[in-house]
Amino acid sequence: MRLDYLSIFPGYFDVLGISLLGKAAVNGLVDVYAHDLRDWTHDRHRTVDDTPCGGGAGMVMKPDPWGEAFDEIIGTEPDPSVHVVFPSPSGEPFTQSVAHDLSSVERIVFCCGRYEGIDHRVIDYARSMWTVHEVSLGDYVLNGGEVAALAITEAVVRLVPGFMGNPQSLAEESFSAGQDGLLEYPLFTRPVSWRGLDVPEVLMSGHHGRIAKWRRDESIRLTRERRPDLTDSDVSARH
Ligand SMILES: NC(=O)c1ccno1
Repeated sequence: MRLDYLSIFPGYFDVLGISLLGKAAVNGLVDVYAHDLRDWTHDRHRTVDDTPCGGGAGMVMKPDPWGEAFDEIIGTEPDPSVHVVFPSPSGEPFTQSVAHDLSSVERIVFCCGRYEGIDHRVIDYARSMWTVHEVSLGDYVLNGGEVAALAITEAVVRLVPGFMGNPQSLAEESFSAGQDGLLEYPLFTRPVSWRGLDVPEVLMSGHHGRIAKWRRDESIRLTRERRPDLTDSDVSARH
């Protein structure tokens, strides 16, 4: 998998050389390239923004640098196998399902907006050429797309076959298919008693059936309490 990041702050992506992502890069699972959008400007000030047409506060990212960067980094021919991600508070929700879909693609280009955002024609052009995902991490606004791109990267790359040491751990996580899309149950390890707080007895019973039921019950309870939007009558009825 090749990952490209287009940003006026490419240094954000230096962190990808650390921890698991660094290992993936070393193993050849993932190739990471960060690009400074200002390298595709031609004026002394390396300008990437301008005032919004129609008025309004703030500045908008000009389309020209993006177009020239696309030409050089991706190419000038349409290719739907290239996935272009625009992190944006006005995007569709980024979910574990989207992460799974992206974990099987060969190439992802992250376009990190700043200021008030990117001239919309950049997104329209990208849609005419590649497979575009305008995605939001949640209902809040960041100063730019870089932090969201890092979060999306981690969620996607950890699902790439060969990345996680124990792929079974993926099956039991929140939102995974093995959990019916429910939240993960509470986790415990030794010591059995800690500051007057004990591990639930059932988890020390060695009775696998009872343990599995407790975990399922906890997942349903937590999901009902915290994310009623994720529970449906089927799940509740199945339990
Ligand atoms: N909510 C988001 O994903 C986001 C991306 C950029 N700013 O906010």
